[in-house]
Amino acid sequence: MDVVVFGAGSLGSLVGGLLAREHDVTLVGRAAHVERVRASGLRIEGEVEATVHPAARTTLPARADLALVTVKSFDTERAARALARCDVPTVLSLQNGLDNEATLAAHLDGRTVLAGTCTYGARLLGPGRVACTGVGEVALGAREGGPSVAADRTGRAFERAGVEHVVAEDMPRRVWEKLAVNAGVNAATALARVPNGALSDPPGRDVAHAAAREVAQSARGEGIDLTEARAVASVDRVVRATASNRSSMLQDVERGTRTEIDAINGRIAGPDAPVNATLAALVRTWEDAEGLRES
Ligand SMILES: NC(=O)C1=CN([C@@H]2O[C@H](COP(=O)(O)OP(=O)(O)OC[C@H]3O[C@@H](n4cnc5c(N)ncnc54)[C@H](OP(=O)(O)O)[C@@H]3O)[C@@H](O)[C@H]2O)C=CC1
Ligand SMILES: CC(C)(CO)C(=O)C(=O)O
Repeated sequence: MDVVVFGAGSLGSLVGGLLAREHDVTLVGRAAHVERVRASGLRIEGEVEATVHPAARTTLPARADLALVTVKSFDTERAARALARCDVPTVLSLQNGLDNEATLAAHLDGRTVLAGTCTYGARLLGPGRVACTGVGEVALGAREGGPSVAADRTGRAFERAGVEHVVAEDMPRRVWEKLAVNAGVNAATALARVPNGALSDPPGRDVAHAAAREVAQSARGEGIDLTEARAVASVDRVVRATASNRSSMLQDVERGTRTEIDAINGRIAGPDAPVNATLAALVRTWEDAEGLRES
């Protein structure tokens, strides 16, 4: 299969690199990374060790069988516009946050846009080098739920490359459940400057639980079967499993780069979700002060 990865940063380089063990993969990323991958391949380190030789470019190729979207959520619209000019029948988002698939679908008439969630951990170490910080699983399927021929075909491609995955018929619920975890963990850890494990006990745990409960309430308002108990249990499970991790939002804040707050807490912030509204307002205040938000 010809696979193009749009946004070859941490996650795109890892998943693209794993797929390159079996498929013809093209990584689309920034110049320094692209040049190094072209010159000496992509080194995967950590929980998976491999050196692979995908193609690499700074712009999309003319065609592919499958596109993975792994830009940050604030770049999804730009990715969608670029993908509209690429002849690719199936597009799979592995991003966190809500609405990435809808944004892609709005620009990609006639293509199949699949929803995905990913619990692999990835960190770009430098040009040509990516760390697998945790072997997880990709869940993928129809963005509106139910069966999907394109999802089955994509699942078989992941299978052949040895990427842990599940083809799921309940992607809307899974995307919301992942949102509950990110809403509970990311902003709280970024604002308090603590690793995920600091949310195991009060008062951090209370904030994380309250944010996750609001996500579950909002999900049910949109017809998604996600209970508050399940959302809270997911937060606790991830906090335990990733206790020493610094969340992606904390890493963004420490690096001084824009966060995905709009697609996570910001997506449900409102009078019925005051905890998420507060978390979103504080992170946006920091982004404004740092001049990171577009006008
Ligand atoms: N990292 C992880 O372990 C996980 C990440 N995710 C999700 O996956 C998504 C990606 O995360 P992550 O990989 O960490 O983010 P990164 O910022 O590391 O990767 C995104 C990459 O895409 C690049 N990019 C953006 N626009 C373009 C463009 N037009 N052309 C070429 N390259 C472009 C960015 O470059 P630049 O920065 O210069 O704009 C960056 O290198 C997020 O939604 C995240 O929440 C989900 C699960 C795990
Ligand atoms: C699961 C979690 C919270 C792990 O840190 C994550 O997805 C993130 O940091 O963005």
